[in-house]
Amino acid sequence: MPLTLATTTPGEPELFASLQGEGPSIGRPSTFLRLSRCNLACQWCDTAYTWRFAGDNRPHRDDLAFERTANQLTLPEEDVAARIAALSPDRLVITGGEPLLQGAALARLCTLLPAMHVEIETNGTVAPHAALDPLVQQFNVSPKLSHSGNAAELALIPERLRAWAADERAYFKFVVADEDDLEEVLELQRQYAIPGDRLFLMAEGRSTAELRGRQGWLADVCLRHGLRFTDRLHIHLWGDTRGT
Ligand SMILES: C[S@@+](CC[C@H](N)C(=O)[O-])C[C@H]1O[C@@H](n2cnc3c(N)ncnc32)[C@H](O)[C@@H]1O
Ligand SMILES: Nc1nc2[nH]cc(C(=O)O)c2c(=O)[nH]1
Ligand code: SF4
Ligand SMILES: [Mg+2]
Repeated sequence: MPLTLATTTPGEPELFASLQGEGPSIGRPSTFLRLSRCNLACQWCDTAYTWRFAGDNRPHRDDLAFERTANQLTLPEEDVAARIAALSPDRLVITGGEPLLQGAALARLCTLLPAMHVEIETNGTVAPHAALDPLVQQFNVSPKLSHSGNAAELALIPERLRAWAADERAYFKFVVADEDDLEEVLELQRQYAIPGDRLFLMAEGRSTAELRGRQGWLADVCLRHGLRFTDRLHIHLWGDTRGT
């Protein structure tokens, strides 16, 4: 079963070396693999080219629709594994789109890799495939609040949140824009007993100006509530650019 990847330009898979820009592994050199397709539709999603294809009229703030064939590429796991091994033998970040939608193919990919640290960026709505789960060292789980524009019952699946909260490998990374979002995060933290040490707040923004506009307030909030703060390093270094 092949993998469906995102592209940087038509025909070029989005598979690249970069510094992990967010969360507990921030600053670590890593190989990134970006998969196509998502089960949610966040209106501020910075990678809408992975899911918002022509004909998908769900709202997005840029109101863009992307051509599917130019933005997707299907490759066998063997090919993807060889490209990853050539880029970096140490750390792999798998993202998307929603990578856990392709769990069986990812499990096969991971069995073909040299021994390396594998972390997965996920919206937290999909259980990891049983064969994939033991091959992953870290899950960076970013549950979606009401400002994402997804229906609440799609964005937050209670049994999944309970499972992530109980999993020591899972770090929560909430995208926050304002005070209302913070109230939702604190309620989820209380409801699912998420330890502050595994809970990051990250400003919503796709530019340094947008991030800086929110980060002063967000830093105070983290101090007040004993939560972790994460920047989006790659935005400052390279902007909102595919393949970085
Ligand atoms: C594009 S998503 C892909 C993985 C998965 N679908 C998810 O949402 O976690 C990667 C990360 O970027 C975050 N993100 C997307 N758009 C953003 C924005 N405009 N501002 C801040 N973070 C954003 C997501 O919340 C997630 O943590
Ligand atoms: N450098 C860099 N770090 C990242 N961490 C999470 C990312 C993502 O899009 O999931 C990401 C990304 O796109 N680039
Ligand atoms: S869940 Fe992730 S990839 Fe999907 S729309 Fe939201 S931010 Fe984008
Ligand atoms: Mg990103």
